[in-house]
Amino acid sequence: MATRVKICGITRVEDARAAAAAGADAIGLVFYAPSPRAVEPARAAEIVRALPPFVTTVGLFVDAPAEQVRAVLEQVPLDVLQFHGDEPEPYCLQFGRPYLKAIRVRAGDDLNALAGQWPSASGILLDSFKPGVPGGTGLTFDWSMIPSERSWSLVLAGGLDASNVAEAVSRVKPWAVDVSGGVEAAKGIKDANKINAFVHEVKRV
Ligand SMILES: O=C(O)c1ccccc1NCC(=O)[C@H](O)[C@H](O)COP(=O)(O)O
Repeated sequence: MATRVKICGITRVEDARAAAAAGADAIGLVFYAPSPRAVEPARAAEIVRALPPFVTTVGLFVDAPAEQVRAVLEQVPLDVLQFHGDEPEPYCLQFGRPYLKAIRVRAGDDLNALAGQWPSASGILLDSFKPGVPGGTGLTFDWSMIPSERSWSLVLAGGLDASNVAEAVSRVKPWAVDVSGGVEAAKGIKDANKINAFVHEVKRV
């Protein structure tokens, strides 16, 4: 089964096009103002319009007021929402869109039990826990904590890059992998060569 690839934290049209050209399946747009990868809705709409067909667009929010999510959805044609904070299932469901729920993994977590709190999610994104940092940490976590028997679709994130993603895919067998810092030249600025290398490593496993 081919592992899907999401390139997260896109802030520029050229980076979105580079991700699509490399064979990425999805791009992520961060609607969380404190992030160095945050984009304004108008810019996000421009990025989405510049994409070729069949690339999924994912909008990322962190404990945003529901009105803010709705306002973004009115301006930006997003396919999927990604909730990276403490959003409970009823909050995630209210927008009528497929969604990913991010869980930041801590030592001792029972990941099947945690994932079970969002049975309506299209996928569960597992990311590294760093106090005070909701995402984009650039840190890996202990992949041995991930159960091999899962009833949910796993999106693996956290500190992935071209040097470790093949090992991650063969060990964990996620539905998809998600990367941000590992394909950047600087925060929010992607490097097309790193994107190409990352996608190549995923697809060769
Ligand atoms: O990228 C951010 O700045 C960010 C801020 C707040 C919540 C989530 C954020 N990013 C999410 C992602 O880019 C990825 O889903 C994931 O965290 C992987 O990031 P990285 O470890 O840099 O590959």
